[in-house]
Amino acid sequence: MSRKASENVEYTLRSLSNLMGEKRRRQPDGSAGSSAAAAGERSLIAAESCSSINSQASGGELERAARRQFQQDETPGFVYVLSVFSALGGFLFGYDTGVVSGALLLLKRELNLGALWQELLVSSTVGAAALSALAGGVLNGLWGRRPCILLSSCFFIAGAALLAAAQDKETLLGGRIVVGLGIGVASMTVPVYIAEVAPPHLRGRLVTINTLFITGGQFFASVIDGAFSYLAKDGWRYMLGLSAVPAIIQFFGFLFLPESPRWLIQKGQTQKARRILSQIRGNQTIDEEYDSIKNNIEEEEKEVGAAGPVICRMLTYPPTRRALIVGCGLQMFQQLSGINTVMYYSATILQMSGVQDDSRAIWLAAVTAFTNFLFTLVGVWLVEKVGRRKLTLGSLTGTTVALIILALGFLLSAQISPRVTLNPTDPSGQNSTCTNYSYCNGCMLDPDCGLCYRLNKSNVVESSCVPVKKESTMAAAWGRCSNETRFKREELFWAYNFCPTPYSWTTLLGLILYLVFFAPGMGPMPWTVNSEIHPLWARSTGNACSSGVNWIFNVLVSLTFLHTAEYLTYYGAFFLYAGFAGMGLIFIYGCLPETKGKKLEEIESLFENRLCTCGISDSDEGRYIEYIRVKGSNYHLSDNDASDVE
Ligand SMILES: O[C@H]1[C@H](O)[C@@H](O)[C@H](O)[C@@H](O)[C@H]1O
Repeated sequence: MSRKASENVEYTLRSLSNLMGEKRRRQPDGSAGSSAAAAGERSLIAAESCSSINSQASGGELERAARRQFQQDETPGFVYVLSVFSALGGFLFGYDTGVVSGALLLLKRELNLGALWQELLVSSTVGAAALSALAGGVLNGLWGRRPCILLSSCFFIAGAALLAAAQDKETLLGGRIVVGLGIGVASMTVPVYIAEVAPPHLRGRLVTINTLFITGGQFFASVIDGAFSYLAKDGWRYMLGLSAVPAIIQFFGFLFLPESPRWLIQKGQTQKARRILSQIRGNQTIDEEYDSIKNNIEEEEKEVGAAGPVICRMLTYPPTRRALIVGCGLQMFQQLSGINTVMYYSATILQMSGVQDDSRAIWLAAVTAFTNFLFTLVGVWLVEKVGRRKLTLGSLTGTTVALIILALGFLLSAQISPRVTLNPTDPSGQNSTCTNYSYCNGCMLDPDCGLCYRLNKSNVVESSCVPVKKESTMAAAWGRCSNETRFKREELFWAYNFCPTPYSWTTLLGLILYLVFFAPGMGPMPWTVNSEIHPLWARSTGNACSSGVNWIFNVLVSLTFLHTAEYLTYYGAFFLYAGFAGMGLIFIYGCLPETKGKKLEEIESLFENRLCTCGISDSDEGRYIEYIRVKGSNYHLSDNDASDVE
């Protein structure tokens, strides 16, 4: 146990025995509790659950009284207001990354965009987000959290305006880069800000709400995509420009919202920090929290020294180095588990499973995004109940199994891939590689080709592999499947990117399981854990690095997916992601400590031991110490019990 933690125990046990003595002394008239409260006495009670405190009966009574008292002390609504306003940054992150796919469908027709420009408009945002997340660390340290959130909303507003008014593709590219800069700064600042203003027992839940807003933004974007897809002219302007609305709300909201008190204390603005701390803690005494933050900063400065760039100090000081590895590792494995590929690929997976109507694809993507959102909500509910570690481990285990099922689904469909039975010739006389494939599997892996076929009961007959239309993947470039309305009337089917098989339900099952398991844990926990594992002096830089890693792996995985699928086939690609997820599981099992209910200032001590011994601390769980606030003091809830007292 760290020195600080043991001091806490000593202090709180002393408070307990004082209080019990007080109680015994005053018991005859039964006025102990009320007179203490009337005198405004604020104190901490610690109850060591398996300790040998003799007077267990009165201890239990006291504990119950303290618990009742604690339940009456509500967390001030102001903390929720701060969290929701900052989580608008998460909403914009989700909206702007999600909306582009629908906008591109319209843009590529209107501005005649080729594949390269489409690629550029998608990946420029993610690339800019990676860079600005890294730079955001320096800005957060220098300016504070609030100016960074204001800066990100300015980027979002300017980007949305540029995009909505764009007359050419170059302006569009500029707008997407500006939006990316906003996403990067927001993605690293918002979780830190929420973690710093939240009380310990609600911190996990409030930071996880940010990811709920991310997935909510993605879902909202897909609905907007669906709604405006019918507006062939200028529909994309509304899709891309609408994000200005939440950005403006956030900007004006934050003009009136305060800076993080932790950052202010670090910068020596102690009066202001105290004022804000009392504002966000309502009627609770802030002395202990304030002292603990201040002492912690002073101790850290003594231990680590204040000279040299933060990243060098982090790398040379073992606890922060370990925390950095854990944080970046979590973000890397989040992306390597293929979330964005699965989301991107969901429409095809659903089509494979028998949904033949192409116009529904966009709405199907909305269903996927909604599932992701819904199960992130489960994460918000679970995070303070089961803790970060168990939630992440459970989620990644399920995700790995789901990826294996997805891969098996693709494997089955490749194994029983239908034969190509017809070989029509290109009317223009050109030689197409498509007509050389003898099985659907080869045809589906070639991005230029698709399968045109008829169904006899559930068997594929009269199939041919032909080039896909350049403007839309919904039909063939020539032949029987080149006119959508005609081929549907003639009961022909067109499969692009997939092969019709009776086992496609396996991939559908894999997709559903994937989202159900990924969304509550692996989606939000990397952000939540990163916001709490770094000490104050290293928090901005630590979060900048881990968010940067998230964005870099996001680009890598999405840019390489199609090539990976071409070289390794689809099932190979999903087995590869399952392999990464399996490695992530080992990493998390060994290295991720439980941070639930701990004060931000205590978390550093979890990284004092060698890396990958964190799992061992689990065994301490049976012997927990519980701090319960009696009227207004700062408190520290036990790991096991936070849910009981909310
Ligand atoms: O946590 C989020 C969330 O899971 C999103 O759905 C995903 O698109 C992001 O890449 C991820 O960072």
